[in-house]
Amino acid sequence: MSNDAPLTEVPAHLRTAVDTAKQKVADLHAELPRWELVVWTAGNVSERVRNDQGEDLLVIKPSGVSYDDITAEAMVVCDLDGNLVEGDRSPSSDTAAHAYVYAHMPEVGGVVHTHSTYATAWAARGEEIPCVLTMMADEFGGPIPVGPFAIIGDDSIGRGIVETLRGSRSKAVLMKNHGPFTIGGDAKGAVKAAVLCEEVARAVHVSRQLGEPLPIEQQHVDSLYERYQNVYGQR
Ligand SMILES: O=C(CO)[C@@H](O)[C@H](O)COP(=O)(O)O
Repeated sequence: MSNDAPLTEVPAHLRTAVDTAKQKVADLHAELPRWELVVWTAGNVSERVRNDQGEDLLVIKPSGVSYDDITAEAMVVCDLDGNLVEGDRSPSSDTAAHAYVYAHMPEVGGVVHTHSTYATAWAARGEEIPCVLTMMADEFGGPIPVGPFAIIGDDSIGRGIVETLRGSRSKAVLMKNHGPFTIGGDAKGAVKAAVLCEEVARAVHVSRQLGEPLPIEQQHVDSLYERYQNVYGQR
């Protein structure tokens, strides 16, 4: 956390990067209803803007704004203490959580929070999603863990996300009685993790209606994860 006075405007050398992030994060919010991860306004996406001349910033949606009305111009910019730096609307009510993750996990470039149905159902039970699908090994490198119950309004949710994911390969955490938070190298990676988190939550739930899903041996989880993270797709 910075000891300097909070920024009151975006530094000139970050203007282009912030504007690019605003457009990207605005566009990515359309993915939340597209993949049926949200109802109403119950989800948010942010991206870190790295600053080699001081504290990083984050770009996030304004609180309670319909996804139909989310534009690059509507996005707000905050510092990693959650203070508003630019924007004429209140930032997401989860800004403190996003900011805490960025402040304590420097490798994270994007954060997403949703209340997607199946992942949230697992969160309501406080049970981790076991690694019984190759897609889980690919994207999460193991089970999707559960984070502690935490009330919105301070950094307790962010603290719970960090204490759960730090040292884990998982890009998703099911905050108990609340819902999933996901991380990524950028906002698109965090959105992808949110989409796949909901997919495996649903598939494993359906599997359990048929019987007990079969675990994957750790050696196979490790090899699947390494392949997917380092070989899969276009390089
Ligand atoms: O879980 C909550 C509220 O309890 C939030 O995640 C909202 O569902 C989304 O809030 P905004 O981003 O619109 O402020």
